[in-house]
Formats: sequence, C-alpha cells, structure tokens
Amino acid sequence: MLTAYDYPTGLIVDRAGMDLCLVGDSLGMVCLGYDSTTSVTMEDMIHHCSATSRGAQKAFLIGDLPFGAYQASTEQAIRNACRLMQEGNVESIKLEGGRVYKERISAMTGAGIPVMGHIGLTPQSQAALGGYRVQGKTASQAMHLLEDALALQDAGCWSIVLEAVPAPVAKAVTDRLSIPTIGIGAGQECSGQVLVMMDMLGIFDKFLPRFCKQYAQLSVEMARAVEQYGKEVTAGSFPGPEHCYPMPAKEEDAFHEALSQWDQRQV
Ligand SMILES: Nc1nc(=O)c2c([nH]1)NC[C@@H]1CN(c3ccc(C(=O)N[C@@H](CCC(=O)O)C(=O)O)cc3)CN21
Ligand SMILES: CC(C)C(=O)C(=O)O
Ligand SMILES: [Mg+2]
Repeated sequence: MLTAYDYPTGLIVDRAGMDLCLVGDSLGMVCLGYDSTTSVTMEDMIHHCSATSRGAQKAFLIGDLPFGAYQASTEQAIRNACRLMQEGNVESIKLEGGRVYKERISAMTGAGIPVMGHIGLTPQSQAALGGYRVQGKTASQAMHLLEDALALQDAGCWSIVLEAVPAPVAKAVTDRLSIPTIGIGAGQECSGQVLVMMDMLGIFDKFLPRFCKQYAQLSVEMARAVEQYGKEVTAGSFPGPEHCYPMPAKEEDAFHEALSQWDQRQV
C-alpha cells in the first residue's frame, strides 16, 4: 500500500502494481504545507480523493476521514464517510482510534461502509499524545493496543493500520487477528506495509521518520532540472528550434511584406 494525493501519483500507484492506494490526510503536510494534519477538511479530502481516483483505477482506493469529520457523533461519521465515498469516489474510508470508536465503527460497517482502522501513532491526536511518538513501548500499553485491535476487528474493520509500534507488538497483534494489518514503522511481521509516497521518493524531505526508507532523492533531481531550465532561458539556449512552430516559407515572406508596409504607415 502506498499513499497518493492526485491524478499523476494515482497513475504511478497503478503502473507499479500496488494493491492498495491511500489518500492520506498526510496530504495536509505533504501537499498543503501545514505543520500537522489537524487543518485538513472534508473538502480537501474530497478534492484529492476524486483526483486520485481518476489515476488509480486498479488499486483499491481508501480515503482518510480528516480530524473533526467523525469525532462528534455516529451520525456525523456516517454522513462524512458516505460523502467521501460518493463525492471522493473512494472504496473505503480509514479513521484513527481504538476501543472508544467501537460502537461508531459497528454502525458504519453495518450501514455498508468499508472501514479500515488505524491505531498506534495516530497523528490526528498528536496534540493529546504529546507529539509524534512511538506507541505501545510498555507491556501495559502493548496489551491496550491488542485490545484496541480486537475491538476494531469486532466492529467490522476489514484491515488495520499499525503506525509506529515496536515490531514484537505488531507481530503479536497480527498473529491474533483474522484481518490483515498494514504496518508503517511496525516491523516486518505485519500482513502488509504502507509508506507516504513523497517520503519514499525523497520529494518531501522536511523530516524523515525512522520508519521511512528513501528509494530515490527526487527533490534533488527536480531542483537540478528546474535550475538547468532557468540557466538555459537566461542564456537563450532554450527554446531551441525543435520547440518552435515554423510557418510555411511563402506565408512568412508575405507576412514580412505586409509588416513592412504596416510599419511605414505608422511614421
Ligand atoms: N510526510 C509525512 N509522512 C508521514 O509518515 C506522516 C505525515 N507526513 N503526516 C502525518 C503523519 C505524521 N507522521 C510522523 C511524523 C513525524 C515522525 C517523527 O518525527 N518521528 C521521529 C521520532 C519518533 C519518537 O520520538 O518516538 C522518528 O525518528 O521516527 C513520525 C511520524 C507520520 N505521518
Ligand atoms: C501514513 C498513513 C497510514 C496515513 O494515515 C496518511 O498518510 O495520512
Ligand atoms: Mg492519515
């Protein structure tokens, strides 16, 4: 699974044969330049989900419900999940939280909304968690994480993202679930893995979590290309003849003749 946020990145996900594509609310940081995901709205998510859906047609498309779109009530959660499916064209929604959301998620899955869970480091509650910290590092926290995972499975989630939890904890949770776990900073033993596309491509490099591997440094390459373009425009070597539209020789001659007559009439 990989994130994508728009049409061209959705196309790349399909071309590379990814099974799952997530339009994550991380787009707030990666595409919109916010310092956290808190400011992302339903309108932002719908805009990015529908664009991505036109690119990623083969991968199963999941959209994050943003902060504030499901916290208030079951009714609000169902209404916004339906909006993301109808207006954003996603096939499933994902939301952050454990046991506390069990009843709410049961109502959603009962209403025919496919729900992916997300526990461990839940970035939407970074203000409450005291920053982006590894979760489940103590035995008692790890047991709570297992209870959260089982509650989400009982509520009808088809899969759960485990973010930033120690590998042995993610393994123990995965072993005790019948639904797949998708890890990000959760070790090798999860059923699948997810990363943020712009992080693993080295396009977004404001920060690099320990769990991310850079498979390319594209921001370096992109800046190099843009700089080269600027130099060539300044030097006059771009555009070259191959980038210009010629005119039939006969028309060019007639044009210059008409131009010189026009220029004479101006004086
Ligand atoms: N570009 C991007 N990539 C992400 O993975 C991501 C987002 N944005 N936005 C939403 C959340 C926020 N995430 C984050 C953000 C920062 C760290 C981070 O700084 N981690 C440090 C400290 C860990 C600790 O102290 O426990 C690390 O070294 O991994 C981790 C996950 C994951 N998500
Ligand atoms: C990192 C993934 C799991 C996510 O929630 C996001 O991209 O918003
Ligand atoms: Mg997210």
